[in-house]
Amino acid sequence: MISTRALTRDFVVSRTETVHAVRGISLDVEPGELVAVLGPNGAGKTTTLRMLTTLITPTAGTATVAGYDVTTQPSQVRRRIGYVGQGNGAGHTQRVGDELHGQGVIYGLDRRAAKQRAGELLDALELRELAQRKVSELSGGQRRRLDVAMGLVHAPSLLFLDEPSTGLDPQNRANLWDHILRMREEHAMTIVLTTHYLDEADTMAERVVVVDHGEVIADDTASALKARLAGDRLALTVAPDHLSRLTVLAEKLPGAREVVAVGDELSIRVADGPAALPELIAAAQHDGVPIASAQVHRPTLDDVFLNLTGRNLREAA
Ligand SMILES: Nc1ncnc2c1ncn2[C@@H]1O[C@H](COP(=O)(O)OP(=O)(O)OP(=O)(O)O)[C@@H](O)[C@H]1O
Repeated sequence: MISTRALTRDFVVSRTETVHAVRGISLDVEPGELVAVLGPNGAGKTTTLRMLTTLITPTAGTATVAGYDVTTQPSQVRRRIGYVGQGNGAGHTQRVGDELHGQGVIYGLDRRAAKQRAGELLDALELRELAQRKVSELSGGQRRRLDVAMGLVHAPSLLFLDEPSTGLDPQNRANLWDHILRMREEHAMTIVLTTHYLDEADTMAERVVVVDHGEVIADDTASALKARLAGDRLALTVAPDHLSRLTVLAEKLPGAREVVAVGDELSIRVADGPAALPELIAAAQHDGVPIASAQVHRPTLDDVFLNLTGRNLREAA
């Protein structure tokens, strides 16, 4: 559905300054995938999306989207994709229903078809009761649902969402996600989105692409990234006189790293916590080391990001 090779975009800001916003990104997205692109502010996420949606041209490299080249066949690309950008700024005096209808006409639907499509989307995104409201009067969550509806008017097979839930409260975020996932299911859509919410990427996306300084620094499922880059942490407590024996046993666990004792707690980094913990407990029992408590801490994408970049995503943002 998407294939980029060494996609690059520079911005010449002045005679002496060029910003290398995107530095040679190669990425493939299969039909039906839901891919989250993560990264701190300024990482190059929006610039990448803007190239894929033909809003700006690449400085170098290639990209095909929905089977067409973004540079030489931009109108073919545009017909097949939906793009929901970051907030749409100034208030609108148009009414919600008219706005959707107008968008359908812009996309070449005749008036009747545009009316029907607007009606379907008003229902699908629970905007029906707001159809007569002015766009400028909508709340943040309602406005975002309208943005998504606008991106879906021409029933695209590929939808790009740039930070769809930024600024929404948790309830509105969850509600917007319900709508996006349902639309995806009903229309077998491929979705590429950017987000700052790591938990959102973790639970919603099948694949996470981490971008930093204009480059892809990781690309995998969230669980694989967590297992590979962060791993689980085991935390066991024992009586102080057994701590050194438990440390020796922990160090023998396959793949054990960062075996650290703090007070009466021993912390061990392992790839697969739920598998390693029973193994360690069995070894401890065999050696007569009584375990007082044991826990597996699963890593978050925050840990992954920290591991990859040495920075916390929120700090970096
Ligand atoms: N039109 C432009 N002119 C000059 N520099 C730009 C332009 N657009 C983006 N940049 C720069 O390119 C870099 C990447 O910006 P981009 O908006 O792609 O980042 P981002 O990862 O989407 O960040 P955010 O999370 O804040 O949206 C930044 O340094 C930004 O200042």
